[in-house]
Amino acid sequence: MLKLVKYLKPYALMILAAVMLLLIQANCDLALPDYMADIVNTGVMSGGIGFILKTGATMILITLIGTLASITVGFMASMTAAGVARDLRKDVFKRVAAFTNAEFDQFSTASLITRTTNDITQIQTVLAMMIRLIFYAPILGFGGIIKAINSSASMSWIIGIAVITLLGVIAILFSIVLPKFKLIQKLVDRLNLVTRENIDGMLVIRAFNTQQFELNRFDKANEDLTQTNLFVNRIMVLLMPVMMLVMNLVSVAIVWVGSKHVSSFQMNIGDMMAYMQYAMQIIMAFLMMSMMFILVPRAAVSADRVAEVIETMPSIVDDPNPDHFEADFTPEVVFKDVSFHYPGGQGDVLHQLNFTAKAGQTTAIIGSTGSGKSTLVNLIMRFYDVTDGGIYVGGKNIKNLKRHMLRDKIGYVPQKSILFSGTIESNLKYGDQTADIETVEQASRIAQATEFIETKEEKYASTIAQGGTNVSGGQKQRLSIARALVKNAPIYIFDDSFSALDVKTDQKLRTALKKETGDSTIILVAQRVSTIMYAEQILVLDNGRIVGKGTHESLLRTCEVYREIARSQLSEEELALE
Ligand SMILES: Nc1ncnc2c1ncn2[C@@H]1O[C@H](COP(=O)(O)OP(=O)(O)OP(=O)(O)O)[C@@H](O)[C@H]1O
Repeated sequence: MLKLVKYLKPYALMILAAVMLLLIQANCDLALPDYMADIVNTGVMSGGIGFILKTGATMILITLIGTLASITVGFMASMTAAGVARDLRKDVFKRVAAFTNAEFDQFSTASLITRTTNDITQIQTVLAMMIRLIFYAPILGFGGIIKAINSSASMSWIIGIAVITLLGVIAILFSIVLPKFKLIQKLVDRLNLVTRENIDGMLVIRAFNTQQFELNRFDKANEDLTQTNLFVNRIMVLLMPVMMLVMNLVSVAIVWVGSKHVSSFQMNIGDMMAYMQYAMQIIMAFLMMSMMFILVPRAAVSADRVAEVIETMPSIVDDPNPDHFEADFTPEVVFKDVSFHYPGGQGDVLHQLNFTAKAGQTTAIIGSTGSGKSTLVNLIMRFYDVTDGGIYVGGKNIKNLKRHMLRDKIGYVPQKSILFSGTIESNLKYGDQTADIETVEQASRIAQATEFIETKEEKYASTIAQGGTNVSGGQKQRLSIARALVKNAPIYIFDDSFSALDVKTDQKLRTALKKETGDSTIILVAQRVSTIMYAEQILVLDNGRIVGKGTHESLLRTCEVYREIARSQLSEEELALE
């Protein structure tokens, strides 16, 4: 919680002004019983209506000042809390945007969403309340005690017993409720996770008829959260009747003891009434303080969860003195003894890789599922850093380059095509907002996307729904390929990006690509031999090792793994032709 105190700094002046106003409000509240005592003791007893009216008017004025102060403080507290929440959200978002895949693996997406929304809202609510109570309650409580002792020290034991009783009750409730706060946030995470999975996987759920199973799973998460919330609220609800009971008992005790003092002329009636009000103020103050002690730990749980995100440094940070690409940069990609294991993973998934992807050539990577193809290309993007060896682009070790600078040189098409809500044009211009329509059209032509874009009524202005759900898998792939081509980058990485294309389109696309990309380095991951057989260099990956390197023809002769793959996909005639 303390880690987030720095977020209050920009609002220090506002908080100071609020504290001043709270002092005024507390003093106004503490002054009123004195005036009331005066009205009773002096005004009522002596029948001086003028005195009563004058004192009454003063009381109204004091009340107005107190109310005004209270409203202004409320306004300032809300502004400060909303501002802190906004700053926190911004910082969490900025940090999450800087996370590498390793940190995303560490926090679940659902938890990151809860932390950015629900947890920050908790902090905001409690902060607004704290600003209003943290100074007001102690001033009111201790001011009330001093005033009460001054007015009648002999009745202090009544207030003492009341405060001790209240604190005791609050301490018991507090110890029961506190452990549940952490649990509640975890249950919110769980509910988010189940909801997300259900919405994302709705088609699979329907296809497998598992609606009831998912409903039960959701119900369980929902019910767990409801029960825990109910438990906490039931306990907290006890506080009010206990407080009312204590207050009423205190009133009775004061009247009981006070009336004896009044009848023995040790105390005025007005003083007894003022004493009663002080007692109420003291009890209220202690109650407010206790509420804070209950709410603060709840916000502290949320604050810790938010701070955890903000304080998690991305595992990949740019070199403060980065290297730069030469002006006559050759877009060659070189792997030197590269090994890699996932953070927390068991053992290397890539072993001692050595190869050069030359400029103007296509380097294709083929291998069974899980052999490490995506991992290999993700290392070039620096989504993860190599654990051993080095990757060189244009002669520079990519660890010494700024990631922004490196990625600027790469047109990347991920294995899973992701489009953003907007239009076809906004998606294609995603990597280069300044691209003109000719470039966009040219890229679409190479990616074989023109055909379906042209059939659409609004062509490039056609809407793309969230997640690209209103285009087919193959169309989505073609659009992501075109998006990468619009960047006009010296290096292209296609991670299994042709898998949803039919063989004919796949071939047309590769031919156009070869013609248009000229001197660019192309790194192409594929499952289909027909997609890669014309590549200048083919790497055969098996269990994270390069077991074959060469052209299609040479590999057919020398590499058993490649021969197996080719045999399983090509006809005898096609193989014999080679
Ligand atoms: N985030 C991760 N954390 C831990 N291990 C991972 C992670 N991602 C992948 N792996 C493991 O690394 C190995 C290589 O995975 P990778 O995705 O690179 O294979 P691939 O050859 O691209 O497979 P496919 O053809 O199915 O896409 C696999 O054994 C996989 O289980």
